[in-house]
Amino acid sequence: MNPILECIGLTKVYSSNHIALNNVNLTLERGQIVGLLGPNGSGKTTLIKLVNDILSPSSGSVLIGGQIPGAETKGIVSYLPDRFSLNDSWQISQALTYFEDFYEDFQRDRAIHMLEDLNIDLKARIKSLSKGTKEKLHLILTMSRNAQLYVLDEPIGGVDPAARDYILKTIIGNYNENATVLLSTHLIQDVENILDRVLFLKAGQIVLNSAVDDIRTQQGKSVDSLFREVFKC
Ligand SMILES: Nc1ncnc2c1ncn2[C@@H]1O[C@H](COP(=O)(O)OP(=O)(O)OP(=O)(O)O)[C@@H](O)[C@H]1O
Repeated sequence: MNPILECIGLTKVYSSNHIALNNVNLTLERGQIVGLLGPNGSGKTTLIKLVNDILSPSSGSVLIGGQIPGAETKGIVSYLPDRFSLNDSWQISQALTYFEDFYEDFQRDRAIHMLEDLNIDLKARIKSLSKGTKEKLHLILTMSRNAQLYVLDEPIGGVDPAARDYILKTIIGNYNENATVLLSTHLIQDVENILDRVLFLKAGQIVLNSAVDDIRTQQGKSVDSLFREVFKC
């Protein structure tokens, strides 16, 4: 099967002349959970926005299942942005209907099951939810699609440690074995047990692309310890 994601010489220069991504070459195969890790300003969100057609490359290209990001790829990529984008005045059930109307692969039953597990009331208005509960809702909506690629920008940043475990289990339990999850986070210790592979981004370049097992067996380190070494201030 063709790779789910390819970046070829991918470069993004913002209008301020800041080079946020510098000649990134990357191939991600299907069927894995990949951590996109790097310090503040290293280019994680820029890469994610390029994959989701929110930004255009300055040079180079991104291919998703062989296609340039656009209307077609939105049907196979489920994206959790770093900012909440649902209409605040909706009830949660309306958000479900919106997703159902918009995405053919949305599984309403799956979303309802997860919302019940977290005691989130379908009739609640989105504006009445705490920030963390809004994040849980958004992640549930994102993971309730049968996508080929899930792209999650900081999925657990705002939720309490107890809910993080549930959310990570939700991520593992809701993608099929041929799908890929690409997630960015600073909470490396919390996520490293679910990751198959990690990418370290430093100043817009990939400085490490490794299977997590290889880091443990060949370097005898956790991903968190290696990250602290590589990015020591
Ligand atoms: N719209 C923009 N215009 C100019 N520069 C930008 C813009 N967006 C991001 N940048 C710069 O590009 C670099 C990469 O930003 P990006 O948001 O991709 O980093 P990040 O790794 O996601 O950071 P964080 O971990 O803090 O979220 C930063 O130096 C940032 O200041």
